[in-house]
Amino acid sequence: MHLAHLRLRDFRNYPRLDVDFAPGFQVLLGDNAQGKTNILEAIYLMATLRSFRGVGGSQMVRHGQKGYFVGGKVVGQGDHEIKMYWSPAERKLSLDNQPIRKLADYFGAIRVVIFCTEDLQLVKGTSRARRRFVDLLLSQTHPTYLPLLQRYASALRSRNALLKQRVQDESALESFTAELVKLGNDLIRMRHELIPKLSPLARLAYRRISNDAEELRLEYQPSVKKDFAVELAQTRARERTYRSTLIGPHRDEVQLLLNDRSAAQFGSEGQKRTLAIALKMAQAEYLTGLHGSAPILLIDDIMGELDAKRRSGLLPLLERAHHTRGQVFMTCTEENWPRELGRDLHRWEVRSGTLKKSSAG
Ligand SMILES: Nc1ncnc2c1ncn2[C@@H]1O[C@H](COP(=O)(O)OP(=O)(O)OP(=O)(O)O)[C@@H](O)[C@H]1O
Repeated sequence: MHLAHLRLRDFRNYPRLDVDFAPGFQVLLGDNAQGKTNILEAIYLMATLRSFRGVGGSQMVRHGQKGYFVGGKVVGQGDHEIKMYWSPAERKLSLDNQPIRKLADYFGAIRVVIFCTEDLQLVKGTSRARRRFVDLLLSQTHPTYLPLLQRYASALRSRNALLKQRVQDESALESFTAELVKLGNDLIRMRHELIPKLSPLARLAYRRISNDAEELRLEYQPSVKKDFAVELAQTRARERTYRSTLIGPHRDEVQLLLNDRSAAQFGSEGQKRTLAIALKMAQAEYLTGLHGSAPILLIDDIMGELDAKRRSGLLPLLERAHHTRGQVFMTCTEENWPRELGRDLHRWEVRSGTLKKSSAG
């Protein structure tokens, strides 16, 4: 799978951009604050409908403009044309010129994995960061997952709103409880299935890039132990005190363990960094195994941060993406781009919101 064309209008510091990309390595070179990461953000946005920087739409609209447009042509098992427009008043998303009504029809048109400094939050951050990681991966692989998650979130919001009322409407509460349990059980089941498949891939990736012999393991710790309906009923007294739903998939945890000890609590800074990259490598491997083609890899600024061992551990993944006619976008400054990747790459010069093929490529 590769992105053959990218079109931006009033996105971040790009007034307009139309650029064709070949498969293979795309190295985006430029000084700080020129717009390298903004390109990765636009590609990630097409794939996930979110910014990996965790910001909303308005921040991505070029200063002083009404809305942004991001579009692209993806060449994979089938060719796809994606168009998205966002303004505070209007959102449009189309795939092959058909407006998207159900997100399940959209996800999978373009699959990406991003490697960025924010990944460290997967290890250091709260359980929410890890749930998001798992949710994204399940959305990328199961068309039904995201709509299910959205319905669960909506049932949860309604239920919490009811719990906050002074006089509680018991029959409404009962119907949202039933809805929550039904949807929640499906989410739990899908998460249960995923983690044992992901864990060995992450262990292997960790081994490849780490200097130590620690064993990485991922363990799914659902907040519901056995029976969601029964356990939810058991929390009713506490729910009255806290006025919110205290158990369910929204409280799940994915423990990251090094030699059976919590990496967040006992891992060194270096181990945490390695672990974050290993999780992303596992995501890429999982997607490749399932779909038979590599996702587009977006690598933001991390190559310069890695020592030689970890860089060389990551290289096979990049090379495989390259050889299977996948695509890698990598942002670098002139000083830190990974020359060991060889001559077979496309160099782009990024300068204040413009992209130019570099002749030295
Ligand atoms: N909404 C916006 N409208 C216009 N310009 C913006 C907007 N948001 C960010 N920018 C500009 O985009 C530039 C930052 O781009 P980007 O984050 O892609 O930098 P970069 O080239 O990756 O740099 P670094 O190497 O420092 O990460 C800055 O000049 C910033 O002012």
